[in-house]
Amino acid sequence: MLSPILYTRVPPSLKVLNQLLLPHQTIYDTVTTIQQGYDQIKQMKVRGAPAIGLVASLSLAVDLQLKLLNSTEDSQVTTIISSPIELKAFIKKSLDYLNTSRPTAVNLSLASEKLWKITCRGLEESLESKEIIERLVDVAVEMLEDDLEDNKNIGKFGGEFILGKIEEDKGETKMISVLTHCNTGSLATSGYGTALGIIRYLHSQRHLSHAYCTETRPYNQGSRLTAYELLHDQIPSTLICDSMVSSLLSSSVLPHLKSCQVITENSNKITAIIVGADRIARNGDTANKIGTYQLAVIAKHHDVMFIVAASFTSIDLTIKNGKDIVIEERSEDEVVLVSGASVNNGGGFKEAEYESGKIIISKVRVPPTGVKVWNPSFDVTPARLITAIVTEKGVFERREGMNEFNLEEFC
Ligand SMILES: CSC[C@@H](O)[C@@H](O)C(=O)COP(=O)(O)O
Repeated sequence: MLSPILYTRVPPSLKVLNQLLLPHQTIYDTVTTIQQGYDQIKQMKVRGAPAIGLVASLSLAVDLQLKLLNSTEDSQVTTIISSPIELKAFIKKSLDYLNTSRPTAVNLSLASEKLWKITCRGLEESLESKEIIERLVDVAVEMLEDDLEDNKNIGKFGGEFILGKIEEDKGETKMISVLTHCNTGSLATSGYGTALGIIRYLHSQRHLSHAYCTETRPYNQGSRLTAYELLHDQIPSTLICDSMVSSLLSSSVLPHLKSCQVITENSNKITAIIVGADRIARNGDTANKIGTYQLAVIAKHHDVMFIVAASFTSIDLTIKNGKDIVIEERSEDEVVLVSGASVNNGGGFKEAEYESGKIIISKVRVPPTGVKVWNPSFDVTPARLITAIVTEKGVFERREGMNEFNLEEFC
């Protein structure tokens, strides 16, 4: 499994996989300050709702740990470290700043709320700065470890739920095909993944015939990251463009089965579309990567299950419905420029050069300059199009005939 975040407590060290270079280069950036943590998130070197919350927390942790170690060398740092009041003010400023890096995912604000509460409690208990920092580090590390555990549970609950909904294949093992969008795998989390965690589980239990992933324009998290993760982990998969989903769902023979002699009924249809979530409102409306909503509409038309997989904390009970979710709009560059790798030989792509790392990652412009562009990074899928929301606490299935979930009753 790929690891997007490498953290060690002693000596304090945080390394973040630069996802902008994937799948062509595997380079970890060292993060020692809050500013660097912010930049990693803002520039989408790390992305995915859980991963950005974790990098924000760990960048604060490592920044404070290093301040503690170097407190005698810099007078400003000495002030922060020697006075818990100054430390509190510094943490407040840092968390507010980190929070502005990406607004839609709830994970970031939740993580910072948690760290803020620990800080305030530390002051109430008259702890020294060193002790407050130790507690913050404990919490940041705990979040990293819990996320992995939660993802494994999401994978199991979601996988079993889907399998439980389908008929036996005349005594054969159930083999199913699914489709996913964006990247919700190890790269978007501390490891394993949410929606991709379900796919991983199905594969590990030998119930996965095939996983299809969409390119996920404009930023291609599907073709750059999910396709790479699935290949890396040897999960049978095929990449399609976002515009091919309806054709896939109405195919008489799914592409991966075209040369097969024996085709079972379950493997030859898309049983479920499985996606992640950045924020889920109280009624189940779900903000996720742009394009998710249209997949849900297509799923409904084809009578395919539409599953949302996310950690329980992605449910934001303070938000009544999707209308209140702030949707991040990003630079038009993400739409007009396409990023990819080439080799500097003026000709084709030579595998040897590629493998030796002699590649250039560059961007090319597709549409004419001057064209108007709109780039919302997320959309909101109405609850009525969602079959079930899977979290580490279990599966919330939308009741027959109901247009909404009442997620409050599970909390
Ligand atoms: C497990 S991650 C769920 C979502 O965060 C994911 O599907 C997604 O939308 C990621 O978006 P990104 O803009 O790449 O951060």
